[in-house]
Amino acid sequence: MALIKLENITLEFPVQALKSDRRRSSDERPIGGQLSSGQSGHMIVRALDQLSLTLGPGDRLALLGHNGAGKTTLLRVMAKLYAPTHGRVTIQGRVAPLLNLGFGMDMDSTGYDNIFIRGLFLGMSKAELKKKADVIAEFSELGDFLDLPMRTYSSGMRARLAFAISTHVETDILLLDEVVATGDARFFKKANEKLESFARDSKLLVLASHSNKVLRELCNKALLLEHGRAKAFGPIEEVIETYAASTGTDGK
Ligand SMILES: Nc1ncnc2c1ncn2[C@@H]1O[C@H](COP(=O)(O)OP(=O)(O)OP(=O)(O)O)[C@@H](O)[C@H]1O
Repeated sequence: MALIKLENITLEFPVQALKSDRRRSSDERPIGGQLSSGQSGHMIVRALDQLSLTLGPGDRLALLGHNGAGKTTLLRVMAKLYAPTHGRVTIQGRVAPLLNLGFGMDMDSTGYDNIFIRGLFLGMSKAELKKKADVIAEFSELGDFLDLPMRTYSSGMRARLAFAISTHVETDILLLDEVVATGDARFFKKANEKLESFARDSKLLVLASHSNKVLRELCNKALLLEHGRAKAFGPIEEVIETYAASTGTDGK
């Protein structure tokens, strides 16, 4: 079973503003959530605004939108890392979030040990991990580097390991934030193939990316966010077209 149901969710971040009388306008180019003044010098950033959405098995949702539109925040709500300020979130099924490559990793432990550390963090059992550790190690192609501490890895090497672990978890829902684009060209291809097979198994995938190419390859539906609001929702091509029209780009 894989289900994500969001009912009218709003998420606000209260932020202590650093004092400034200057006001800058960003009206022409959309950026960020909605800013307003709160109490005692706080500013409120409304990152998500009254979003409702139901996704089920076989849905592969692309999240599109300008910088700060709310894509990562929405993924974090789906991963239950953030609770919405208002509204209701219902998630059924096992969730593997691949949002922050550092989550559940210990930089002083070896790559191999981190397969266990992150695997347990993602809800895998010790028995499951013992069976899969070598397959995950092999998929990451990190070879002898797996015996070195993770802090010595490049960001692409970390991404490979994090990706390998997250996509070998038996999961119903995979949440991805841009990371697929992190490896080198060959790993990127392999990572995409892995994601495609995951998606073919009728699991639920939600992916935020600025690459229309990646989104087209992996997703069948899309949600376009603007300042935290749903601007368009529907088949991927239609939503990419709507977004391209609003940004004056060709959507390629
Ligand atoms: N921890 C936080 N504290 C305060 N504001 C935050 C926090 N995280 C995000 N925001 C704000 O919420 C809004 C949405 O940010 P989010 O990271 O979800 O955007 P995004 O669509 O993923 O952007 P990008 O494409 O640039 O990665 C932004 O205005 C951002 O400033």
